[in-house]
Amino acid sequence: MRPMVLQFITHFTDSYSYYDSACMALEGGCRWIQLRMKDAPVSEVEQEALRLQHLCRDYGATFIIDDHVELVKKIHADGVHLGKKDMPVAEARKMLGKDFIIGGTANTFEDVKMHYEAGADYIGCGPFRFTTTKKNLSPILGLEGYRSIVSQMKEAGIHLPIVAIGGITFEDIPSIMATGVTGIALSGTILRADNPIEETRRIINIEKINNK
Ligand SMILES: Cc1ncc(COP(=O)(O)OP(=O)(O)O)c(N)n1
Ligand SMILES: Cc1ncsc1CCOP(=O)(O)O
Ligand SMILES: [Mg+2]
Repeated sequence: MRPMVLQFITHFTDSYSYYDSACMALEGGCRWIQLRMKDAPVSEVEQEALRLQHLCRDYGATFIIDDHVELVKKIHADGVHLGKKDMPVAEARKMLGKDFIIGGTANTFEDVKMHYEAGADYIGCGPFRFTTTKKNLSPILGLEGYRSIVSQMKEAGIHLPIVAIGGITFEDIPSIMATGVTGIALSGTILRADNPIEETRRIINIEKINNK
């Protein structure tokens, strides 16, 4: 699995389609794209996924899909992201085998441990703060939440990439990275920027500094 500094999560807005949103993140240098189309029929997700998969291949980017394990297997996407209400990670691992990436959502250390034991490859950990991009948010973690989860992981000897998510903006990134997480997953802050391509570049550059 390539190191994940920034994962972009697609979002449909008044200005941009799912595809446009991913194009801009890729053009700005992001090399991890997650197709997230809540409430769309799987046939629509498949159409969009096939287009994005080609685009990600052109950019040499990792391409994962939110929720749809069978679709990931069918089209050979790079992986899937699964939350608490989705297929359990262990079941997805049985279906997909070891060559696909499986991410799991965590809000607590116990969630991290469960996904680790079930064979997840990385954790999407959040929300950092309130966001309108996702409904039914879990409790807000803030910086202290990440510090606590990272420290409990160290104590337990659990080594798994942790990607912080939820309401994160450019200004938040240095302090979030300083808690010991591996990377950041973003949607809204890139899409709300005047120039999402430039905003992605700006973010990639601070993350590089923080990862030296
Ligand atoms: C990187 C990353 N982290 C968390 C999530 C949230 O997944 P989930 O809990 O399944 O919620 P939905 O995205 O399905 O609404 C994610 N998608 N990506
Ligand atoms: C999918 C997801 N899971 C927790 S918060 C979130 C949305 C993140 O998007 P944004 O960066 O717009 O808050
Ligand atoms: Mg989900």
